[in-house]
Amino acid sequence: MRLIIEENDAKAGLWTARYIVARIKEKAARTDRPFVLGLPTGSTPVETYKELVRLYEAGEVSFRNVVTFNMDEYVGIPEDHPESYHTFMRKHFFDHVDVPAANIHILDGNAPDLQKECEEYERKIVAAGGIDLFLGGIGEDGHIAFNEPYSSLVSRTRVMTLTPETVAVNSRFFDNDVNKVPKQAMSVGVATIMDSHEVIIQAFGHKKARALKHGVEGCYSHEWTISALQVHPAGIIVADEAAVGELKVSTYRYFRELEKSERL
Ligand SMILES: N[C@@H]1[C@@H](O)[C@H](O)[C@@H](COP(=O)(O)O)O[C@@H]1O
Repeated sequence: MRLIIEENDAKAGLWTARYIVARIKEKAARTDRPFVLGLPTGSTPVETYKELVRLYEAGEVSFRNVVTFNMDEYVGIPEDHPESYHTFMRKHFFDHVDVPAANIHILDGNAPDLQKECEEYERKIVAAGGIDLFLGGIGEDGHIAFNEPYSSLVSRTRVMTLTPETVAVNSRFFDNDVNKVPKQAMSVGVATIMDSHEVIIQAFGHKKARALKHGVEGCYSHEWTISALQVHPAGIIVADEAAVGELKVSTYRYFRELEKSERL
């Protein structure tokens, strides 16, 4: 695992966007096959999307040959609801870049058969050749996508019941009213994310520090689903200084030194 520590979320967003662009270009240089990108929502990736849009507008990258799969979506709210993940993605990314509509995949939280929708999603990922790079964030309880604590670490795309903690945290997007927050979501599984060739998880702010500590220093455990990254061959955590605030000094120094030597 690599742990990239940047001064703040804006710099971490730049690092991540540039890494993604480099990967897209690298694949384009060796094959015509599309780059398959897994994408998150939330406040965490906003800076990364901003930089990806900026790099696109500057002519540094095209998303024409990029296929995307979003991690999750709420169940039962209209697709055009201001807080749906469909709306989020249009607003922050898809409306501003050249990714073809046919290449975009987001789970349908209103599908007549949710289970079938989940199974088809997994099939579509396989048909696309698997995910090259999955970008994600973490919840304060260490969840990745909507894989709440005690989710199976070999889980696949499915319907999840959100914990009261996640409902409370996400109520900030629903007029601070927990009753307005959907209680279920569809989410790629931990194994769906871990099957990707590369995984980048971003964590910003002190509210993520406990989750990050468990993810980096804790045991591989379904209690903190972020810990699954420990067994991924190419996992990267991109954090700001606040999010690494609970790590041991020795852990912090080790990862810092490691990055210095990687750059040599
Ligand atoms: N399902 C999403 C996660 O994918 C996201 O990582 C998390 C953190 O959100 P934020 O980035 O706003 O802190 O929120 C939700 O629960």
